[in-house]
This record gives sequence, C-alpha cells and structure tokens, in this order.
Amino acid sequence: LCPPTLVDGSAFALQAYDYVIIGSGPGGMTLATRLSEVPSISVAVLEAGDLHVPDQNVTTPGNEINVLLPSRSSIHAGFDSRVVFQPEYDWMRGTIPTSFTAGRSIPAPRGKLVGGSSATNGMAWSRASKEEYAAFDRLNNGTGEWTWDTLLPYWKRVENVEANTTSVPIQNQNTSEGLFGFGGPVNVSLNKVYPDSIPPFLQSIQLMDPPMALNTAPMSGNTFGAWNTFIAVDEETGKRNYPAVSYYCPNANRSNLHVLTGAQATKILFEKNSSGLTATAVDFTSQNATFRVNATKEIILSAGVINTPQILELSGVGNSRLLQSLGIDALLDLPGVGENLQEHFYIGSTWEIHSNITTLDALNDPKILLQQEDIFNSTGGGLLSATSSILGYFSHSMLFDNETVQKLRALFNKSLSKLDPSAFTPLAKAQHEIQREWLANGTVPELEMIQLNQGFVNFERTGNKSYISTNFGIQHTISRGSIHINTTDPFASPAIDARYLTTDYDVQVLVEALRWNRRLAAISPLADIIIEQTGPAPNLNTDEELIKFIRETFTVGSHIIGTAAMAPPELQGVVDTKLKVYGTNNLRIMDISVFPMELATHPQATVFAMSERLADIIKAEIQ
Ligand SMILES: Cc1cc2nc3c(=O)[nH]c(=O)nc-3n(C[C@H](O)[C@H](O)[C@H](O)COP(=O)(O)OP(=O)(O)OC[C@H]3O[C@@H](n4cnc5c(N)ncnc54)[C@H](O)[C@@H]3O)c2cc1C
Repeated sequence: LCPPTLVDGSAFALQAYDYVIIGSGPGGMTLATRLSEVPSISVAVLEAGDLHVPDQNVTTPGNEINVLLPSRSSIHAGFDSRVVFQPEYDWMRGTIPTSFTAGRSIPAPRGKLVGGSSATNGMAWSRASKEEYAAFDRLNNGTGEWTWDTLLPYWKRVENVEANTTSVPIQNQNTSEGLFGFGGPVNVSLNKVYPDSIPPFLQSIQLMDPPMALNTAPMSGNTFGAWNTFIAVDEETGKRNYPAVSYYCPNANRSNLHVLTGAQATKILFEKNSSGLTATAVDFTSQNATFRVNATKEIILSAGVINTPQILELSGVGNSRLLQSLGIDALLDLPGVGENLQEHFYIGSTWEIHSNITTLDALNDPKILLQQEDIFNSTGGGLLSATSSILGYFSHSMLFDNETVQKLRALFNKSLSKLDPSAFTPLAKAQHEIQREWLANGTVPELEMIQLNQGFVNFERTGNKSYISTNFGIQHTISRGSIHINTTDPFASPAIDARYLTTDYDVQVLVEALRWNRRLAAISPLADIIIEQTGPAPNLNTDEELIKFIRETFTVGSHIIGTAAMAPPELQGVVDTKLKVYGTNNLRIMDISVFPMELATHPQATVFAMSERLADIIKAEIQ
C-alpha cells in the first residue's frame, strides 16, 4: 500500500517550496526523501510520469526480460518487455539512424514513472572498480570528493542486503558487513532460480585459454572475473525494489514532501544578479494546463541523461550558439551541456541447446507463462523471478591472445589519430588519455559479458526450443555522442546523435568478442548441450561479415552518461563537485548525466549513492 501522489497542478503551484526537484528516479527521489527528513524544509518533486504502485508489470522481474532487444519489431524475437519501450512507462526516445547502425534508430529507453528508469531496468546491482571512480576524481582535480571510498558509506546506507548465498551457482559470495549495508531502503538479493544451462556455461568459461576466473567479491572495488550479480529485488516477495517503493511510499505521509505526478517540467526560470543566476521557479504542464512553481532555496534537475540537457537548453543554459540559432535567450554559455554522451554497446551470440534443459524461453509458451505467473504470485519464485545474473568484466588480456591485445591497443591509437580533434570536448580528450593508460596497463575492465538463459539473436519463438546466449559489451568506447534540442517545443524529443560504432576500435572489440564466443562454444561441457549457433550464423567469419552483423544487431546497455558532466570549467564541465551548475547560485543536477566518465558497471547503485551523498552535502550547507 502506498499513499497517492498529488495530481492537481494548480493547488501544487500555489505554494512555494524550499527545494524543487525535477524527476523522481534514483537521483531525484533519493534526494527528495533525504532532504525531507529535515522537518523545517519543504521539498517538492515534479514527475512527468505516474505512480505505478502496485503494478505487476513493474515489480515482476521477468516482465522486463527483453531490455536488451533493439526493437520489438526487429530481427530479434523474444518475450516482449511489458515496461521497456512501452509508452505507459517509457519516454520512447531513440537515436538518429546512421549507416553505422545499419539505418536503425537505436532505442534509448528511459522510465517515465515514479522511480524513473530504476522502475524499468534490469535490476542488476553493482559497483565499478576503484580505479574508475579514481578517474572521476582525477578529472576533477583530485579533490578526493567522489571516489570509491567516499561512496562506500552511501552504498551501505542505501542497501538492505538479504541474499541467500548458499544455493547459487557461484558459492561463497562475499556479503560482509565491511562492504554491504543491511538496514537501507533498497532490498538487494540474489536470484532464487537458476536454469540448468548455467553450470555447463560456468565450467566451460573456466576451461578457456586464458581461463575466465570467478569473482566472489565483485563489490569490493575489484570487478574482474565472472560473478552472480546482486539484484535490486526483495528476497521474500521476489519483487523489484525501486525508488517508488523504497524511498517514496514509506515517507509519502511527510507533510513537507510533495510529489506531483503527471507534471512535465518545461523550463527553469532565473533571476540575474551580480553573483550569477539564481533559479527561482519551474514552469510545468499538468493535465494540459501550464503552471509555475516557485523555489525559495534550490532547484535540482534530476530528469535523467536525456531530458536534463533538454531542460537546461530550453531554459537558456548551454552552448550559446546553438541556443541563439533556435531563438532562445542564452543566459549561460556552457558548451558542455548535452555533450560527452557515452554508452555501452553489446553484441549477442545465441545457440540452440537441447530442449530437455528448461530456459526462460519456456515463457514464450502462453500456457507456461500463465503457470509461472501463478507460481510467482504465490511464492515470489519461478522463472519470472529470474534475471540474467551471470556476468563478468574483463581486460583484453583476460580474453584474448597477446597478438589480439596488441592489435586492439594499436587500433585504439590509430582510431583516435584519424578523428578530427575538434569533434571532441576537452573533457573527452582528457578521458581518452585515461583510457589509453587503462588499455596499456590492463587494470580496468574493457568488456562486460552477460550470460542469458534464453534466445536473443535470430532464434525462432516456438516456445518448445531452448537457447543460451551471451552478450558482450564494450565498456570504454572512443566515440562520444550528444543530445541537443532542435526545436523550442518541450514535448518534442531532443536529437540523440549517439555516434555509436563510429570508430574502428569500438567495432573491432566486438568482433573479437564474437570470436571468443565461437571458441567457448567448442568447449565441453557447454559444447555437449549445444545443437547449433543461431546467431551470428555459422557462415559469418570474416571481419567484414561480422562487422555487418554487429551493425545490424548490436544493442545498448541503457547506461548513457555524461551529458551534464561534473568536470572543471576548463574541461567544459557543466557542474562542480557539489553538483552545482557553473554560473548559477542554486541550480544543481543530481542524475546520471553528471557522471564524468563511463563506468564498467551497471550504474544505478552509483546514482543512488551519489544522491545520498549530495543530500548530506546540502544538509551540511543548511546548518
Ligand atoms: C531498460 C534499462 C535497463 C537498465 N538496466 C540496468 C540494470 O540492470 N542495472 C543498473 O544498475 N542500471 C540499469 N539501467 C540504468 C539505470 O536505470 C539508470 O542509470 C538510472 O535509473 C538513472 O537514474 P537517474 O535518476 O539519472 O534517471 P532516471 O532513472 O531516468 O529518472 C529520471 C526521472 O525524471 C523524470 N523526468 C524526465 N523529464 C522530466 C520532466 N521534464 N519533468 C518531470 N519529470 C521528468 C522521468 O520520468 C524519470 O522518472 C537501465 C536503464 C534502462 C532504461
């Protein structure tokens, strides 16, 4: 049970609030809840979507199963997601099609409901390596404010770990008190159900040359190896845990926390004075009418990596040349707004396996789906409780022979040197130097492997066949994209010029990953359960053939970051280390767009922890 949100925009706009937060994802809702712990301050949240509590489409893990599919009508078949890329729950954004993506618009799903994209995501709960957070710090002049060590107490504050670590495919997983939290709002657990295709897969990866190691402490800052991922799921009920149920519902009755849903912010208003711009109000639409809500202390933009740069630009904050070309009064020239877009691109391999092994493909059979819905609703278990839990992170030398490692290193440098330097921001150039070091030292993961117990690429949807797949994603790409408005209409999607697969290096890493998969499939005991590879087709072998396959079928992690990056002004950063927008007195950004660099991880846990830490920063400033 959850108290309802406010829905009447006119009543909401009559009041002024100390803090007005735009967006209720892990960035916005975590902050709103923590700030409203101080009874003397009032906090208002504007959320464009609705409150979906209760809603089985959201809370049943299996309903999200196909997050990785590029398009529901593409060559990929599968068990359609009930939330991702569904207009009731999603902003339905997509990239500009290019020849690099074989003419496809690549979906950029984003949750549009209380809880944001954490309500529609794959639930994986992980942290990146210490060295990657150190890059956050390095890019911000080494102030020591945003590191793995400064985030650890906040991860622990968010988490309520309740994982059963005994009947799992990788034993002895570390859940020690030094690393985890046990009293926080977000329930973190491990899968309860593991298809029988997992043990042969795990055995064969350890027989590869070089062998894949298993990692039983992947949350310790060393993420190398394969592991069984934690998930943001309630162990007892098997249901997704996300900011609506973890942060909003238990605190919804606070008299100083006001959450208005169905309310889309369209513009932030500023007053100009000698110390810079002061954000004073937000324009928003609710039930087809337009309103303005005043903020007396601060406005915090938490609209996510796509809509945050859009709202900044609509409000006159961004690259002044772009704003002027659209007739927008440029209040602040911040050329980094909307730039530095980074994402993880993945390529899938699928094999049909013997049908006596039950995989998640069984859910394609409507009768089995109904049975599993009953099982899930009565026990919180069954196939619908299972996520793709076996994953891992690797440097090139952990997967490939020395010749390939050297080839990829050389290609990184060659690809960079071929590019027009003016196409990159100073921040991107600084990131590339860090990436060059990481490649040379092999100390940071370059690829993620996700194992899926279902068909994923070119498989038939018969319901009586079983498949196993892997999905390999490049973690630190050379390419950088952008998100900018091309109209002053706040209801139009901004243009997402993602530039995926525009450099030879980014593509070749995925080619090598496909070849690694071919080698894996020949190793018993995995080889013994495989009938045939269904994607990529066995006759695709040359680089050229595999690159065509990659462009036609690659998917993304939905881990876009960086479009309002935390970085110094000389690198064209947008926010400082207190997440305040340069040139403003009181506009902050708290969402994933502030990540200064892509992390080799599933990012939601870091967004929650950063928001928890920002709440402490703001509370300290109030006193
Ligand atoms: C399909 C998918 C799968 C993913 N899988 C995983 C995973 O398994 N593990 C993981 O760690 N991460 C995953 N992620 C990423 C993770 O969910 C996001 O990184 C995280 O939710 C980002 O949080 P945020 O607060 O920055 O933004 P969001 O969660 O996107 O929240 C932004 C909120 O702002 C609202 N909003 C936007 N514009 C406006 C406006 N103009 N007015 C009012 N409200 C507005 C939105 O409706 C939304 O509620 C996935 C993401 C997606 C989309």
